[in-house]
Amino acid sequence: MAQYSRVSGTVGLITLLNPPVNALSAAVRQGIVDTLDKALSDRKVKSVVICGHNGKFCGGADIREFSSPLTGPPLIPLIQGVESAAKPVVAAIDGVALGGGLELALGCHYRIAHSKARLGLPEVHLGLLPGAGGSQRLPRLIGVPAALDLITTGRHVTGAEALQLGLVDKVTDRNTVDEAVKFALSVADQPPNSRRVSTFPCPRHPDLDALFEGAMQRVRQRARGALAPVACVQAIRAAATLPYAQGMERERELMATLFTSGQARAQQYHFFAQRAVGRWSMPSGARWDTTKPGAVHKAMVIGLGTMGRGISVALVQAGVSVVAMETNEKQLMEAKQAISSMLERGAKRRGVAPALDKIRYSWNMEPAADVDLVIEAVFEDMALKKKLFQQLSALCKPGTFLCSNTSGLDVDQLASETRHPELVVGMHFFAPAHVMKLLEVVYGSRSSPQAVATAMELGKRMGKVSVAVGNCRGFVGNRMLKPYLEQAFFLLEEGTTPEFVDQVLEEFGFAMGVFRMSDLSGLDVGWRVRKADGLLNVSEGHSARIRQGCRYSPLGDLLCEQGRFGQKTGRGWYQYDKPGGRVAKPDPWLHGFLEKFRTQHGLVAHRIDHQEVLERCLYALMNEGFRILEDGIAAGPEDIDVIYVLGYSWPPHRGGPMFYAGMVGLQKVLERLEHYHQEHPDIPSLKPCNLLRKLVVNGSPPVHKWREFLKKPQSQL
Ligand SMILES: CC/C=C\C=C\CC(=O)SCCNC(=O)CCNC(=O)[C@H](O)C(C)(C)COP(=O)(O)OP(=O)(O)OC[C@H]1O[C@@H](n2cnc3c(N)ncnc32)[C@H](O)[C@@H]1OP(=O)(O)O
Repeated sequence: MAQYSRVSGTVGLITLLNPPVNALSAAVRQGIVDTLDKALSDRKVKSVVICGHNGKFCGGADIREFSSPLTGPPLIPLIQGVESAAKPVVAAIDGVALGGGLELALGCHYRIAHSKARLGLPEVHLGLLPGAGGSQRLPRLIGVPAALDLITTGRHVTGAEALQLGLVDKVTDRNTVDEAVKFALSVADQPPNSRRVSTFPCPRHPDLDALFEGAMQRVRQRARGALAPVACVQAIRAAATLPYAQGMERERELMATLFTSGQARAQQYHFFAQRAVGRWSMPSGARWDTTKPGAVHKAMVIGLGTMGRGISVALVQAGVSVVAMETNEKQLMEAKQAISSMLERGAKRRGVAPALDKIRYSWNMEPAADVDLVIEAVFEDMALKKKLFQQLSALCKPGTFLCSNTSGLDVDQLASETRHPELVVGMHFFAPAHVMKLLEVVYGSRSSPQAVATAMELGKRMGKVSVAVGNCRGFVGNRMLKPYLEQAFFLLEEGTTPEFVDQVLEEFGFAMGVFRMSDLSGLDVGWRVRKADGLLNVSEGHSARIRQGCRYSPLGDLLCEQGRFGQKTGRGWYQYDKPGGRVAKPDPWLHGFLEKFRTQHGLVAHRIDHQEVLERCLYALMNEGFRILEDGIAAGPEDIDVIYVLGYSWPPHRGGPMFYAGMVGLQKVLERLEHYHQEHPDIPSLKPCNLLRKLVVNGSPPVHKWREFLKKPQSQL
């Protein structure tokens, strides 16, 4: 709804009211129509201010209403009504003006914003475009290049940046509504005819063709296969080349296509999934809303390799005092330099001073006695980590939370080395840790709810989306990665090439195919883990392609034995112009090596098509996801999907692997897995999991109903 009052004698004040972000629900839109009518027909009212309740202008269309038929007044004519009002209308922008909220403000004749308000058209992240005139008004107001940037990236700008762009008329650090009312009084006698953005000509640009070509190339590269960014560019092109009415018609057509596309549904699912994972629960019944996190003012980070450095930066930027520790003095100095410059760069980007005084460095563990939380980020070696946890347990003050950044080792084993296992949790960051949005918070069988709440809350303070998951080998993300990688290796053995597998996966929407990604992260990482797991030993009398009773591909190990560790050595699944080179080129040596391998093992290469690559890689990964749900390691499909989109570059317009399984159809996923398992009975990861069968037997319910079919995980406390 919207509230109405008359203030300062002659200003009609309309307040949007729909907590928490005053989204434009049917009731709010009706409220605007009614109150605007009141203001325009009241002869005492000379100008109008539109603001939002509780310091938030408007978070845009109410996304919750997207899945049901439209009720209430549509937004386009509503904004048209605001713009064509005969009395000046001023938007008072506090907090946020996003999506439809900013489009409403663009329909107003003046915009006054708080300097810290956030403005943007983020529809592209929901698989849409600014479809209430935003794609037509914004370029007219701020020019085509700036509009292309804002609309195709969906980025928010502050009030201060908005002023520079010409998006708002004035910024203030005082009470925005008071300032807007004063402003409305000052323009009360000025007819708003010249202030209607839809009547502005689009600012000229010397080479529109080149501008749009470049923009199209960029969006296609950034989000392969995503429809929305492409449609955004097309809509802005219409604004730049057509009269307003025709541009609006083009915007409407493009929006209609997007709105009914599966991609928009997937991205909206992802939006709500990111928020749903914050409402975590544990098998004990402990929950997010009944558990108080511990206070973390001071933290220690142990091990200052790439991960430890990123974690230290993320903590400092979240306002936590950090002691960063590394035993090797030379490495400590290098880390100090790297961390300082990361903090300086970050501060420059955010327009603040770098908080260099929030971090100090140590080459010994003594400062651990005085911190609230420790994050260990040393080498992925269980013996080393166990020793560290023993030492920490003896050194730290009572109640200090002990966290490990392990990417897959057993959190229970680490906890068992301490006097207070309830204080131990995994905090699995993703590289680079100060940039990547995902944090897996891993609870062991003895982790206390408070330890989980503390790690979840700390993740949030660092700007991360934290997902609570149970303890198992690889947790959620890396556990699912294993069958995916395995299929890719098997496909090479059976006849395909790294280039073809990568091409298929990149066309699907991954930023990088599996082999390019392995080359980037280093082939030796997995090799070391397989070595520690005893997988490199061939049993007497057995084929090298069988290990621990299952089919195994030694291809990765053989490359490592040749010193081919990926980009860092200049050779891996691809060749690079030099060690550390970035541009992957097909390597004839590798193709010869694959042929030799096949001959040695009596394998006859056969033609593997696009469908088989995609299905075997992705369905094996999804199948493991169903197993994870069955085991209670993830509480729901949303947790898995958020982990994959934010941590493993799963394309957001495909929702996440579990959502995608639903899009493909669970019946089809089951049938194809059965087919591939029949062809390869020695690959257990292709055997359809019971939960998948159960869902299919129950009519393949939509993803939001899957939780009803999950066994309640047993309490381990
Ligand atoms: C013809 C077609 C016409 C018009 C089309 C218009 C297109 C649009 O306007 S699409 C919507 C565009 N807006 C957005 O994308 C903004 C989305 N929201 C956000 O980015 C953030 O929520 C935020 C507004 C910046 C606030 O962030 P934060 O303070 O971190 O809180 P959150 O936890 O994210 O959100 C709190 C709570 O609000 C719900 N919510 C937020 N925005 C919307 C929305 N637009 N519609 C419905 N609900 C919204 C969010 O889900 C949270 O709910 P919980 O139940 O508490 O999880």
